[in-house]
Amino acid sequence: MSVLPLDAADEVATEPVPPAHRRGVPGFLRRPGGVFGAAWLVFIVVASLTAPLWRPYEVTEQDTANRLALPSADHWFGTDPLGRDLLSRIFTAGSLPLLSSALMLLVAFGIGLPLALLAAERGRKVERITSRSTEVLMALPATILLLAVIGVIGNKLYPVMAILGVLISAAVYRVMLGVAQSVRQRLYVDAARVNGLGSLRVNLLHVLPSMATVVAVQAAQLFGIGLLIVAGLAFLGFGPGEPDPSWGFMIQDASGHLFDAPWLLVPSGLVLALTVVAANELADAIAGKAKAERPVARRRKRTPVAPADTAPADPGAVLEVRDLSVAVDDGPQLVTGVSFALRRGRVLGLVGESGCGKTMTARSLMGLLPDGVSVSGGSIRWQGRELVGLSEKELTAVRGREIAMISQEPMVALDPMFSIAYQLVGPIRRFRGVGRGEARTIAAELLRNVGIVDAERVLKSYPHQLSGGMAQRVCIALALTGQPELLIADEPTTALDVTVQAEILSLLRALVRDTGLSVVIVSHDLGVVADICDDVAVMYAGAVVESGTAAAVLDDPSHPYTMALLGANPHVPEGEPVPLRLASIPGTVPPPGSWPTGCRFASRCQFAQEKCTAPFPALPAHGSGSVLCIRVDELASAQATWDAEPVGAGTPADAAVAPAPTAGVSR
Ligand SMILES: Nc1ncnc2c1ncn2[C@@H]1O[C@H](COP(=O)(O)OP(=O)(O)OP(=O)(O)O)[C@@H](O)[C@H]1O
Repeated sequence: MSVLPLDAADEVATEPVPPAHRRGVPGFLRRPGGVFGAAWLVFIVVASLTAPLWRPYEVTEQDTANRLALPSADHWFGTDPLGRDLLSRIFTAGSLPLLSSALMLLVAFGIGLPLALLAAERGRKVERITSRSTEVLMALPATILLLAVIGVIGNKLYPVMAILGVLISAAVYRVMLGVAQSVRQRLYVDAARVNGLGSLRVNLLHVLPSMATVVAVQAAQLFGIGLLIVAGLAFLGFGPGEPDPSWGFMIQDASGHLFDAPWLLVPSGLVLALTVVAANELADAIAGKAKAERPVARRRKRTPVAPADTAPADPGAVLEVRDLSVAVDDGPQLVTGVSFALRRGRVLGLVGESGCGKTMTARSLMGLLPDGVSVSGGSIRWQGRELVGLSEKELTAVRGREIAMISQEPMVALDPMFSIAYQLVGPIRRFRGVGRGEARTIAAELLRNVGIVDAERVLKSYPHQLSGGMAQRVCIALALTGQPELLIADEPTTALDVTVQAEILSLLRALVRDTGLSVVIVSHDLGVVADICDDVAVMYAGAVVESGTAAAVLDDPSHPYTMALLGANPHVPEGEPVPLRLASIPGTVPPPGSWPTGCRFASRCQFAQEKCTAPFPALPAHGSGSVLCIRVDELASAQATWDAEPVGAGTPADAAVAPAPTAGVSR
């Protein structure tokens, strides 16, 4: 395979700031609040758990000569009304609120988090069930329930806090569900699924790490709340009984001496307050360091439909799509009657204006449609096998190994949490069954194959350290890890600058030439299509209006929409005169659900007649391809061309530059 030289613009960015987790210091520790919160919590936990080893006095030991004493060398925090050492009692008492709050968190997240992940993954049906169940939990009066439990089991704070954890899990679930749903819509989660990862591993490796910040913030806040609840229960007399120490009871004891010994309230109150504030400061610091949310792409899911009964029309085709329809569940059709075929080693371009259904068509090939959108009819035959109706598990076996995908936003398609090596080695090991060392060698080779000269350095890089072009090369390498035979490229060059675009296109061409890969490329750019495609399917308002070889469609367009698109294309072939004015297409693409009867392009078409708005008859094939226009033969015989719309019609300047009238067909 040829190695393409890198443009300077495509080099690894020179001034990357490695993410905090790489430098060994978590980002929240760069904030004073984070440092204080973490330091105090570590201190209080360690000091409380080890108190029996270092405390100067036993918790019941009384210094009767020194009751209600102020701090001194003997008693650093002073003494209580019975002359007991406050320092020893406060730190000994710490383990109960700290551990029972931790238990509450464990239970709350242990239930809420997996439920949220499950609901986010399984879609609306499961989500409805889990959400309704958690709503029941949320409706229970927590305080009354806790007091009732204490009435039954006594002042046992560990089980009480565990039950509180169950109640709080409903709130945890609700927060985590929103986050999990949003994370699952990110392109790198799709990329992981495309790379054949099962749902458990997608959750563990990609969804959970991206939720870590929110989990940490929530946990820190709930921990502080848990401490206050334990202290409050002990204050009310539902904690450990005398002589065992507890923060809540010590505060209650001190409140009886507010006037004769006000100091008594300070040590226990301060330690409790500092611990709660530390938990909240830590939460704020973690939340503050969280990066701005990345753009959200759409989630994909397929509702199985019965596959159409089809026999291959083109025996040489590796991919044959026939009469494909995609629709919003209980909503409008987004794509209807789409048919095309693709042979091995050829590139098919899906082209059209924004909103014509190109992406929906391409994504349906991999079963990666957005949530709530599904294939509603037709057939997708891949190497003779029907893909429509396959289960998620069966599709997982196809994705990555047979059909892979690259998207238009390479930066979003790579997981920012992991190095390039990590992101390549995992799929390589899974797809090719090799060890870590060999997988790394293959990863470097793949990077070199996609034109990355300095593969070792890129392997060690993180996505934010790569330029857009470099990231797209990595995405292409990632797509090749499973040695697929079909690559779906959704606007692969849209996010790149022109020079890098050309490099990525020539890379794709080289891959097709050298490996026999077939490619479906989605683009609104006719220049890209002309550059790389062998075959073209022009889409308008959810339907293919013209298809055929790129040469036939682009050099001699038959459908008025194709003519209009070409007339509006700013690319001018070499040697041809630059037109005085680009043709424009009046109006906009009608949205799904508002498609007119008959020809969907009629209202914008220069050649439309009344008959164009009548329901379509079945149209015969036109040459080697197809044209969805009932006037196609008339237009061809009249050698019709799409006229440029006069700009500011009627002005002298326009009149001066107006092109000579072109041959047209009377309306
Ligand atoms: N999740 C969704 N739910 C409902 N409708 C959707 C959804 N996603 C896209 N659509 C609609 O489906 C139609 C086709 O969208 P699609 O993304 O396939 O168009 P496209 O031709 O690829 O355009 P673009 O280049 O802008 O992505 C559009 O009208 C769009 O608004």
